[in-house]
Amino acid sequence: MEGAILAGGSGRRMGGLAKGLLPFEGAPLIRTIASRMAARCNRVSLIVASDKQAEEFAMLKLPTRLDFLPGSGPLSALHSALTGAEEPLVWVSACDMPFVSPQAASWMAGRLAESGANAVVPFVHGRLHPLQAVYRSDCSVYTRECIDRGERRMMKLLEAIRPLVAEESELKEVGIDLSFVTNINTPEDYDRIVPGYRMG
Ligand SMILES: Nc1nc2c(ncn2[C@@H]2O[C@H](COP(=O)(O)OP(=O)(O)OP(=O)(O)O)[C@@H](O)[C@H]2O)c(=O)[nH]1
Repeated sequence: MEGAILAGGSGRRMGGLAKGLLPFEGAPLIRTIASRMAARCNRVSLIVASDKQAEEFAMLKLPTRLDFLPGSGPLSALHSALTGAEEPLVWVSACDMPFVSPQAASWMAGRLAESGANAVVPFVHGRLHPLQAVYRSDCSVYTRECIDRGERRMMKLLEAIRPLVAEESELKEVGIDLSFVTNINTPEDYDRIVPGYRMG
């Protein structure tokens, strides 16, 4: 399995800050996420929306690729992650999820292998989390189809992929901490996760 971190968002709700560079456990958040992913992945890449972002993240020294259609949202970033993959399975994560879990990813990859599904997407706290999920790299057929139709919505992509859904109860049963889908969107979210770190 390989890892892909989508890091090309604009972070508007965070005041335009690059969320992936927020300090977390003594390192930029993306570094913490990448080292956790490296526990299960032979390679972890970053997918960004512009050369400027690629430069901004260059000090992380991760293989970096551009979106298929730069800046047109996570679906085109996911397409780039899948087409650039060297392995049949891709663990995808947003860059703002501090508690990514190798245990959860392994479990999802195992379910994928057993079931023959195209992808495994967790359904936690009442919603699907397609940016913390495991996909077969050949799901690029579906991402491309959506892009060609001008479709940008991840939920429309999921309708086409028909992933196996990892239910909250199943995840809990195998002892997976549901915080692996927690993400940081606002200064308040960050402050909750890194107490005492007051944003401007
Ligand atoms: N490569 C790439 N990643 C993206 C793009 N849009 C969003 N992402 C990533 O997808 C994840 C979820 O993004 P959101 O939090 O919904 O959007 P955001 O742009 O980061 O933040 P807001 O502007 O506050 O909505 C984050 O890891 C983003 O960096 C894009 O166009 N390209």
